[in-house]
Amino acid sequence: MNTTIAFVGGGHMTAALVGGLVKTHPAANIYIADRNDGKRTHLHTKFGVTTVTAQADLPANIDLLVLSVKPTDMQPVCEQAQAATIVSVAAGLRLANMEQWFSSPPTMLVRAMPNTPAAVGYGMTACYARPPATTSTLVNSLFSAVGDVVWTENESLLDTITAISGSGPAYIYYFLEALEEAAIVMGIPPQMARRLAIQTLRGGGEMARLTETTPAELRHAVALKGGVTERAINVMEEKQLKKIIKTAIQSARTRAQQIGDELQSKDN
Ligand SMILES: NC(=O)C1=CN([C@@H]2O[C@H](COP(=O)(O)OP(=O)(O)OC[C@H]3O[C@@H](n4cnc5c(N)ncnc54)[C@H](OP(=O)(O)O)[C@@H]3O)[C@@H](O)[C@H]2O)C=CC1
Ligand SMILES: O=C(O)[C@@H]1CCC=N1
Repeated sequence: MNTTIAFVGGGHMTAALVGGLVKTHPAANIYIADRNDGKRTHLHTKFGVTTVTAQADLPANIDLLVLSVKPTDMQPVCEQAQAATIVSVAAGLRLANMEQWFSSPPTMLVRAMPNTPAAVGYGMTACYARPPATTSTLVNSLFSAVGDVVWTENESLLDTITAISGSGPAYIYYFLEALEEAAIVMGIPPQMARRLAIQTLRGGGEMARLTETTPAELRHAVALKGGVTERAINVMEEKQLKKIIKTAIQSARTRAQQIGDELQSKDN
């Protein structure tokens, strides 16, 4: 991509996107506005991108503006935003809401839900565009440079997707913590415990991706009847771990919807 991209907000999500992006995109064409000195210094030192304190200091001729501040910080950012193509990565915030805040409305407005593994090129991003049912090649190339991209014509699905793949890395890390802690408690040295846990998760994910076999079939191929793994799965089933995970994800989805409702009611 030889386009000029600017980010407002230089936090976790921007750092992840930029970290993935600089592998293929010239750092000289990436600008980040963040109000924290420490974050600006970190981003500039680590990735070689240009950082500025205020949104108003971003160059005027950017091709793509990514708004990456907390949903509750979005209104003043939208009021100042100026670019033909604007992407919001804010959880819950609906485009109809944002549209009321622009003093200079973009030609193409996209709501995206990326995730932090974008930092290592394994991101997953879902996008919804206004006007509805359109897609943006520019936005698609941004997110496909850092992983996989899907487009939906149904904005409300983005709240569910937020709870699945937006939040999903945190669930994976939580499981990783549990695997590692179990190993350590049972006497495995910490460094080895981490290595066993990470490579197992990586291998399981990669195998699920590369084969036509369903996750349930892959599980049955490991959990042999009367064997070792079956004991662990039985405990998980007894404790209804799947149900707990589904309830947790529904609760995350509800929070995304609530954020959207709260920002909408503030506007009416
Ligand atoms: N973290 C994640 O895994 C994901 C996050 N998202 C979304 O991405 C967005 C950003 O999240 P994340 O990066 O985690 O949040 P962070 O809080 O880490 O980063 C936001 C940054 O923007 C700064 N900021 C806010 N307003 C302005 C402004 N007007 N001008 C300059 N800087 C500003 C904040 O400063 P200060 O700290 O002083 O407020 C902060 O440094 C959120 O809307 C979130 O919903 C989406 C997918 C995944
Ligand atoms: O937890 C959050 O609000 C953000 C959105 C998805 C992942 N992190």
